[in-house]
Amino acid sequence: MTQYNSLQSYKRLLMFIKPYKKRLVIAVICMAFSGASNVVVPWLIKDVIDKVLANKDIYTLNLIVIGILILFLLRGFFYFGQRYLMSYVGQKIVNDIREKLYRHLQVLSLSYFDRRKTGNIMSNLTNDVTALQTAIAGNLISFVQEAVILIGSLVSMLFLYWRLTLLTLVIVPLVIFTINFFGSRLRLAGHEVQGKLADITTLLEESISGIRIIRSFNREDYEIKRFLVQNDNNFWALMQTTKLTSLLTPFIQFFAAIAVTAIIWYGGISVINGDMTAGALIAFLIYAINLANPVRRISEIYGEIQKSLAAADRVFDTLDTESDVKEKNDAVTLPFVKGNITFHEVSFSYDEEHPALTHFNLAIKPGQVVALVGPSGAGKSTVANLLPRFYDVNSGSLTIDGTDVRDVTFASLRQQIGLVPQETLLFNATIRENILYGRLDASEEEIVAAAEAANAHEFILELPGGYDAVVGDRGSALSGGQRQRIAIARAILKNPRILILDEATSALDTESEKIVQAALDRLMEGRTAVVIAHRLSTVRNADHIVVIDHGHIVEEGTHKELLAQHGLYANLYAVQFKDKSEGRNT
Ligand SMILES: Nc1ncnc2c1ncn2[C@@H]1O[C@H](COP(=O)(O)OP(=O)(O)OP(=O)(O)O)[C@@H](O)[C@H]1O
Repeated sequence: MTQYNSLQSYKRLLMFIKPYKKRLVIAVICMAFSGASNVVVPWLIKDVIDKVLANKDIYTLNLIVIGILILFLLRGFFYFGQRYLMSYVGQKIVNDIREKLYRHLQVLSLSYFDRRKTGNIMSNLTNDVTALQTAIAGNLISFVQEAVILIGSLVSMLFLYWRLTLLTLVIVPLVIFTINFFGSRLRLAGHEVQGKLADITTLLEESISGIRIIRSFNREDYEIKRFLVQNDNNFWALMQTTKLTSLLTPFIQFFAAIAVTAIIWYGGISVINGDMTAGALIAFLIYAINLANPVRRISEIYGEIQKSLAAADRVFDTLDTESDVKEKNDAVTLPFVKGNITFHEVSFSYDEEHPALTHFNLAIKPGQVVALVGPSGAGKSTVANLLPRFYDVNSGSLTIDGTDVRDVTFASLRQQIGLVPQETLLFNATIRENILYGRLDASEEEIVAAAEAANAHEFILELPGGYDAVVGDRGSALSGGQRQRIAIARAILKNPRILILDEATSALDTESEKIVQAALDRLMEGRTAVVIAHRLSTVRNADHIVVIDHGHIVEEGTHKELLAQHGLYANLYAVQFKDKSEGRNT
């Protein structure tokens, strides 16, 4: 079992408090006052019994009664201040942590996302951060407040009768041992709960985004069963923490009862022997009962905090994950490039076991359209992934205009590379906002010009709302071809020197493909382009065709040259041509 260090995690959480120190200090002052008012009341009661009642002193009685009223009025004021300020600090810290986490996710390399399920990452930002909120915002307030009452009561008891206080304190080691015993178990149980919650979020994310597949395979019942298992797992993980917290409280209460019994017994004897006044014993008992409450609450809060620290561990794990692809400290800005791309002896694998590219050499001249073809899994997309540094080469080098891509800033590199993938992600926003994603400061004229060049202007005008039409979740309100044309308009607006078209037309039917291809041809004019395509008919006109198999270049040349070689390309072409003539356009 993993061991977690509570103190370290809490210290790390407390580091986030720094910017809010002032507010926290005021909040703690308010707490001290509000807690102190609790401690003063038994003293007043002692005086009522021992002085006022014994001496029949109405004047002091009136003073004490007015004093109690004023005390409670002040207490209300401080209570408000403390709750408001502590909540403010707590929520702010949680907000800051969430922001830090989100910023960190934006810089983590793609390999991080490859290794994790989307739902799991989402759960980190939602469920885990929410659990943290409970730890900091809710429990920290109560913890400090109860601690003030606890210490105040103890000090008063020492003043009242120190011997009796020491007797009461005998239970302290018992309480500490029990809290520790349950605490470590609660922390592990908390990890289990957060893990199961992440499983549910992952399953939800998968089943919502895959709803079409589920319906088409009639797998609703299967999915429900899968969900029920996860839901049940979560339930039992939660019950485990409930069992622990529910056991902890009776233990602590029993220890408190032992203390109160000891006070009544020893205190009773002391009053009978004349070592203590009756008022002092009553005040002492009120303190002891007062004390039991914070002890119980603190043990409860401790349990809660342990559970929340489990969530903190998960958040910190993510924050501590370093990106595999990092910008150098002395990275330079890649100047406006011509588009000379050179892969020199590049080897790369996603998982260190199965090489995706080995000793890959390729030189692309500015303005050239180079097509990458080959069987599925050959390594074509990998070539495209290395260019914008989604991943870094394991060995060899990749240069643009002679500069290694690892020596330049991400922004200046990616600014000059445009990517049109097979399935474009559109955001649930207007067409205009989606096109603007290519260059945020583009003018209306530039947006329209880009849409026109992408063969998208006409269909956009036909949509209700035109450029203000909302495209739906992931662009669901548009057809595949329309989505690709928006993606092309985006790329045109970005105006990159280098283009990567990764199967940009393979999800489209022939009719739609023609329109998109025309837009792509326009987009490629004057730029260096790397085109990945399964349909060889779409790459016939490329300046240079590179055939990749098992991470190596096996053939290269023009369409004609490759056909004449009667190799893999000629084979692939023959198979596709045969399929087409049989009416099975692949
Ligand atoms: N994110 C990833 N994590 C692990 N392995 C991967 C990842 N992406 C690709 N691979 C593996 O790397 C190899 C090359 O994949 P790549 O996607 O480059 O092939 P491809 O030629 O583009 O295939 P396709 O035409 O089917 O898209 C394959 O064996 C694939 O399984």
